[in-house]
Amino acid sequence: MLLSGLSTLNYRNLAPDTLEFPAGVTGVFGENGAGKTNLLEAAYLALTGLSDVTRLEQLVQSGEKEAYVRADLHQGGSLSIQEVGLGRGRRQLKVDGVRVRTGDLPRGSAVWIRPEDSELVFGSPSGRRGYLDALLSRLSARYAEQLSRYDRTVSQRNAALRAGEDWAMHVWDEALVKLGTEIMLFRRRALTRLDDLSREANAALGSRKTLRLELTESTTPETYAHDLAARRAEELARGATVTGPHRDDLLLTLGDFPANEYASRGEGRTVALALRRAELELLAEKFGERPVLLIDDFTAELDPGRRSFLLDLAASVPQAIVTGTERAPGAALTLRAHAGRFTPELDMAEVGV
Ligand SMILES: Nc1ncnc2c1ncn2[C@@H]1O[C@H](COP(=O)(O)OP(=O)(O)OP(=O)(O)O)[C@@H](O)[C@H]1O
Repeated sequence: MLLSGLSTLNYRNLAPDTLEFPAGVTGVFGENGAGKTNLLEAAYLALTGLSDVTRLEQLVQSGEKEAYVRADLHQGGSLSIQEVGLGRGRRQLKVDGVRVRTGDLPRGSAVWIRPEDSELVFGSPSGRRGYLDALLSRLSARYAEQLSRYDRTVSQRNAALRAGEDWAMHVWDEALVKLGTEIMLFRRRALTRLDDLSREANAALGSRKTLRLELTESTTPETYAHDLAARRAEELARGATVTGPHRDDLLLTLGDFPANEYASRGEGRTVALALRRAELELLAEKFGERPVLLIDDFTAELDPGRRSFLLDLAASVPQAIVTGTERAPGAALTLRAHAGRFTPELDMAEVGV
């Protein structure tokens, strides 16, 4: 995949502009607050339609009502124009001028690596579940659909529990078991490959401890209906569904211990990078093309092994955009970021200085 152009209008602190990106590595460097992360965030949004902000308004430049990003994406030998319009609480997506839904955008188009990925290891189970669900939703439109149906069913069932509607529970349970079982089975299948790829990546990062990925499940496909019935009284008392894949965790074991409790900060960072590389490999396997790689702040990576892993990874894909407070070595294009603007820097060797 290649992102040949990115246009932004009223996006966070970015000045309205259209940037062209070559194949290979584009390095974006500049001072803190220059807009480097915002550029990658805009690229990720335009490529995938995805954003993890809690309110879409955050993406709109303060003082403005609407924002717009556009990606010119080359995949499978053809060019498509992907546009995202953002307004108060809504996002509108178009591909080649036609309105589409998020799931209709190419699902393997980008992977974004950020310093805050360590939260995947040390943060809450919901963050790890979010990583898994986001990845599986990109691998399978069916998974995305069933997951959102399942989440809606949990909310509706919770409302019925709070209203004490014991008589209606068998209807909700039936829907929940059907959707939840499909989700659990899909997760189990995908985890086998994700586990292999993450372990390989963790070893490639120089870790001497073996990484293992497992699901900790609050129930199983075989026992779901029974487990729901067994906890009915407790769920009615709490007014919440406590059994099902929305309560599962992705257990990361490093060596003999859970990484979230025992890993050092550096080991945790290595595990997070391994998870992202596994994501990249899985998407490439599924869609037959390597995603555009967005690496935010490679200079935050102080460990030389992890830093060169990041730069090698950037060099291994058809295209990567790598930000930092220093220039990324070996870049095909270097952009200097300042106050939301990005200016090409001449290669001093090329101009004979
Ligand atoms: N909606 C918005 N409107 C205007 N400015 C915004 C908006 N959202 C964020 N900003 C500003 O964008 C600026 C740039 O942020 P960004 O995170 O992209 O910087 P950065 O270059 O990645 O910096 P660092 O090197 O510290 O990570 C911040 O100063 C922030 O206040």
